[in-house]
Amino acid sequence: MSRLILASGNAGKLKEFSELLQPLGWQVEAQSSYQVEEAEETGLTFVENALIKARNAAQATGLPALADDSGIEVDALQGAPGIYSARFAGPGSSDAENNTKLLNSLKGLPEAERSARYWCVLAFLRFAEDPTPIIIQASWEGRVLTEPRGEGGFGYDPLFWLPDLGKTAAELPKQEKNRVSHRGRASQLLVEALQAHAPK
Ligand SMILES: O=c1nc[nH]c2c1ncn2[C@H]1C[C@H](O)[C@@H](COP(=O)(O)OP(=O)(O)OP(=O)(O)O)O1
Ligand SMILES: [Mg+2]
Repeated sequence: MSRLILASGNAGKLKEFSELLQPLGWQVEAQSSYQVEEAEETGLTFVENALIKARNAAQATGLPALADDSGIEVDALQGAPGIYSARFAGPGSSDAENNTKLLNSLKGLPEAERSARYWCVLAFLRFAEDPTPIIIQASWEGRVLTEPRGEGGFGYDPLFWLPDLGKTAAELPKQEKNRVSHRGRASQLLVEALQAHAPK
């Protein structure tokens, strides 16, 4: 069975990927199982950061690696926190601290001006120096609520309102989030790309 290292230390992502990558039928393992040290995210784009993380894990393990760099882009904040979503409230900040900072940054803004989207960029490398990485980018449109709702998901999900569904991402059953989210759609495209590139 093919093995794949997930180059992420985020428990919420790892949980979602364990379901999303099932169609591959591969043995998927977190980089923490191989004592891979977390890479520094020095890129200026999601793509660069995803490549840095995947390359770091492929280098350390000698195995194919997949990284996810993701975040929330808020229009009223000119795209912030974007690639800095995980460190919005400072280095090592918690989801709760980041959510509080986001709410404070948008205080008093009417609903119509609270548009936002999640981005997910996946980078898949067959080996550390793979010259043809598979890169997938997908987004998910929503709005930032004025107070948290729901217990599911992770990160900014309790604040991420989906007008068409009448729910926050944290109120969606996990199968439904996986079907429609930025990560869900990126993963579906990745699975297709990997299947298309499989040796004949
Ligand atoms: O579906 C999502 N639902 C809620 N929040 C989300 C989602 N997807 C990304 N996010 C937020 C979490 C974090 O604040 C940032 C990702 O930052 P990002 O650097 O890619 O991940 P991370 O540092 O948590 O783990 P790692 O780099 O080891 O994969 O965007
Ligand atoms: Mg990170």
